Amino acid sequence: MTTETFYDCFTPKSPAQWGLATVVALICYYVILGTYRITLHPLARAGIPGPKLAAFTWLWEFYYEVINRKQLKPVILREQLRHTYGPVVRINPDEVHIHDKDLYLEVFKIGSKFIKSDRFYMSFASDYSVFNVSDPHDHRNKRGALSPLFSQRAVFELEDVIQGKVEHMLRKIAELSSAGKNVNFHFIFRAVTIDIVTDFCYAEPYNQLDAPNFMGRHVVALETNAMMLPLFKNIQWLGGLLAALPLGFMKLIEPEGAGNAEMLRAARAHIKRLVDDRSILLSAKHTTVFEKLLELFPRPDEHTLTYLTQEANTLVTAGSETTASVLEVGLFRILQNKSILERLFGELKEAIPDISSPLKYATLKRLPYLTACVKESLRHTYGVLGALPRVVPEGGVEVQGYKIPAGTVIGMDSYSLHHDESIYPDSHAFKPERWLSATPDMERFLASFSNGTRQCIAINLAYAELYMILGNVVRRWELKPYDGFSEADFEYEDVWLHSLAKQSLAASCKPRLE
Ligand code: HEM
Repeated sequence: MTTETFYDCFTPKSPAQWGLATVVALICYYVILGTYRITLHPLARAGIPGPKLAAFTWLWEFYYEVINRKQLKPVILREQLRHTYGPVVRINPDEVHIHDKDLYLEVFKIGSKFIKSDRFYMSFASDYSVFNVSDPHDHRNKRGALSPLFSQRAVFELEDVIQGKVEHMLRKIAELSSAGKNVNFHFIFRAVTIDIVTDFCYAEPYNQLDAPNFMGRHVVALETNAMMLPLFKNIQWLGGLLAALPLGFMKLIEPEGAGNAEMLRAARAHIKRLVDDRSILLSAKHTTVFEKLLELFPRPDEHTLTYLTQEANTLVTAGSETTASVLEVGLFRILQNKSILERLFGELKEAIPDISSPLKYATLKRLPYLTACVKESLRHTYGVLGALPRVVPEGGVEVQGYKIPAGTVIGMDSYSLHHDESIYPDSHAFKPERWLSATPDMERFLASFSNGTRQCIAINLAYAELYMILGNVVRRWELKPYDGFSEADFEYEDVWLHSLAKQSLAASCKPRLE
């Protein structure tokens, strides 16, 4: 056989043969790549244990996080892997999941060198926002500009805004109560938290409390977006692509609402209007985020407008679903246990004997049992369920006898800390009492807001909302969960965020007379 005829045999001659050749070449490529990952990859050489298939291909994680997550929650899967392989587990070709309290304190400290992983954070399609940027210098500048707005003092000055929205919510509850209808707390808590944060951002709330059944388009978009997070996390460019597509097309794919794309569009339109007409911001009785940001960027160019849009969207999404989840889970855990409810109501009544007087944040903040209920609710909702991925800095890190090389992504989650029985005994039980004699470790490892340089910027605002909303609802209303309320109502979905599966937590509300 001549050389020419030899090559001839291997040259595809028709489109079908070209197709087959491409498939074979791709399979060979992935087999070679996978073999490298489980043999010569730095994590293989470091001897990090874990399922071989997880190290071989990203599809393993995709399967568990996107396809199978309802059957086995990713957070529970990680617990199972920990029991099988130990506290350091390779969960995909490039990432190691770790449960180690000392390392947690190192990674999530002020000035930590472990920066956010771009690969993961780009999935939110808001690369420039303070939440998503990884570069420490960029982050410092952006956070520095926003931080004064979220200080303890600033939040006290914002109390009237929160109080106004809480009263709006109470009026809505009263309307439903006098019509003999139950109140769906899943949606009303989302509506009130969105209204607070949008009033704070733009001086113009989205008024989701006035929407039918509290399911305005922003509430729905927020929920849709939450459900899409596992897909976006695994196909990181998808969120950005969908956000760029025409909204009408998006709605064909997702009729309920276009999630993040819709929220980004709304934020952009809002900011453009504020750029053209500052009078709304200037006439507000309270400080707003955009009054400050537009002082820094009075005539934003296209790029700055994109940054501002992403910042607004991040504040609205990060600031509503999280707070609402804590309130929802907390309130119904309290209602589930009569003695907790009576003790909390008793404390509130003693502190605010006149039911018609407003519940001041400064008063509520000092109440030990309400504080205990808020902290236990935070512990039970975890902040976010998913791991917070960080990149190992130069020099690598040693943990539990393994040397993890620089550049590796490591993830740690609050779930494993919040259910560490040596810190929180009987950890699955809702026991506010445990916080009345809290140990230093209980405070240190309550990780719902994360810790260190990338801790939640709005921790003061979030606490104010939690105290004021929970305090007002329990002080003013006698609540009875809907018929059929059971433990099954607390079944949640792990979509990186903690999201209750049923969205049906409703209660009848009777006004308290004293
Ligand atoms: C109970 C309510 C809240 C919880 C549990 C919570 C939880 C968290 C967590 C765990 C992080 C770190 C995320 C990560 O590292 O990837 C975070 C960051 C952040 N949160 Fe919150 N959050 C809450 C309320 C809010 C509110 C009300 C806002 C805004 C109005 C907000 C805005 C942000 C921002 C901007 C960041 C990024 C901070 C940075 O990287 O410097 N959060 N939050």
